[in-house]
Amino acid sequence: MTGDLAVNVSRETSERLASYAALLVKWNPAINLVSKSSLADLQTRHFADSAQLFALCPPGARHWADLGSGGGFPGLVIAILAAEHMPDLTVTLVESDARKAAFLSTVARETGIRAKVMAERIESLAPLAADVLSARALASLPQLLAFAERHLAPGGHALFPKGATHRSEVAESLADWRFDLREHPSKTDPLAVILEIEGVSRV
Ligand SMILES: C[S@@+](CC[C@H](N)C(=O)[O-])C[C@H]1O[C@@H](n2cnc3c(N)ncnc32)[C@H](O)[C@@H]1O
Repeated sequence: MTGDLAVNVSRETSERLASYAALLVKWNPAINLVSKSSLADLQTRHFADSAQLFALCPPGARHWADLGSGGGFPGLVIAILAAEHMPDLTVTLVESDARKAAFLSTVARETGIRAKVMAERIESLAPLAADVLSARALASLPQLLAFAERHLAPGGHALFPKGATHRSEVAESLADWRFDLREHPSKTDPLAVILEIEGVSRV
């Protein structure tokens, strides 16, 4: 599992990603980690889509937090890539569904990577002080900005993959929030972008 990941990976990392994919396929019928239709295209729809965020990690980041990790996208892919490329990066995965959180812990254990799984609701967490905050398919941008305000360390970056609605979500957010925005085109979906956001504050 090395094609189109936007990052060069060693054989060990490739084997970890393959083990993760095998566990996902095994657990998916019981706990619906990803849509059944996307299983046929796991590599692009989930692995490459997640790995492109790792390429945007600011150098020197120490703590990456992924909110609403579900089956581990992007957070678990980030943790596996970090084990090879950024071994000092701590990765926290927040997932309130206990069965999905158990899956995340199982993959971390079986692949031998470090990831801190928090089986809690985001709203009940103490501030995470993350250098990088990610969330895919979790909430609208105004809600994500509220999470970013609470959980990013000063100077931290949020990376939010968004689909075709991103322009209207940004416009809606500007009523209540100030932030610096860079838009990165998605490498896996021509209609999608990754919103890189810094300096979040309320209007
Ligand atoms: C649509 S899924 C997306 C999962 C994954 N990020 C992905 O893109 O494949 C959203 C996930 O967020 C979790 N979630 C939703 N609201 C949450 C909350 N308030 N706190 C923690 N997890 C939450 C859900 O249990 C679900 O697994």
